[in-house]
Amino acid sequence: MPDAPPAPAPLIDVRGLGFARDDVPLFGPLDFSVEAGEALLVQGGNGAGKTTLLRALAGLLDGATGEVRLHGVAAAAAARAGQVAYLGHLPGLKADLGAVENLEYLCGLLGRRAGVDIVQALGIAGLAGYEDTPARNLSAGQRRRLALARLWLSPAELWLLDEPYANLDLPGIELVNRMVRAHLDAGGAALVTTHGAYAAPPVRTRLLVLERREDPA
Ligand SMILES: Nc1ncnc2c1ncn2[C@@H]1O[C@H](COP(=O)(O)OP(=O)(O)OP(=O)(O)O)[C@@H](O)[C@H]1O
Repeated sequence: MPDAPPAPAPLIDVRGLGFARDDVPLFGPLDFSVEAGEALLVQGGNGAGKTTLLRALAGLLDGATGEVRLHGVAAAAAARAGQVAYLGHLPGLKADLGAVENLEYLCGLLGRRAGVDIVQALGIAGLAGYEDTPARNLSAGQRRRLALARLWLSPAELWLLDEPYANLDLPGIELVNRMVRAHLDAGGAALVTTHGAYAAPPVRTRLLVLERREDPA
């Protein structure tokens, strides 16, 4: 009988990832992997390093040590920046541009998933009727929803979501969970940071706990 085909490489595989600021280790070395169809919940208190970890994975931070592989292929920080979708604390919007204009700008910069339309993505994010509203006139939750519309338009398989529920009402929280579930069902993967496990999306989830290293004297 022929051998069974080898298992596919994880979508992301991280070995020995560490980060230090002024020679003080913030986290790591960390080893973990996330498969297609899976979420990794990154849990930790304020200052534990969750944002820093996601920014390092997104290729937005210099100085991280260790190795990151995407689909089994070593991916340096610069290469990762174009292969992941990062949803951070700051939505990265241009205040004077309307919602559609912001999405057009970001899709031009970061690419766009085939078959998804900008107006449709705005509707999914609950922003129908706000197409021409400048980002500066959106509420914090509406700006987060606009960033979620951008996430939905992203072609990236790996989502890095930093506190995605911040500023969202209950329907917004459910929207995030529906989006994560659909993304994983389509073969994607996600890292989701949280202070607690209270709003974990109902998907196949593993847990990575970051402990705060030290408190200032
Ligand atoms: N730009 C920076 N320069 C210097 N130190 C920083 C910078 N950004 C973060 N830090 C420090 O790094 C540590 C980790 O911060 P990080 O934002 O990664 O934590 P976090 O787990 O995401 O916290 P929170 O839950 O409060 O958002 C904190 O002690 C913070 O003060």
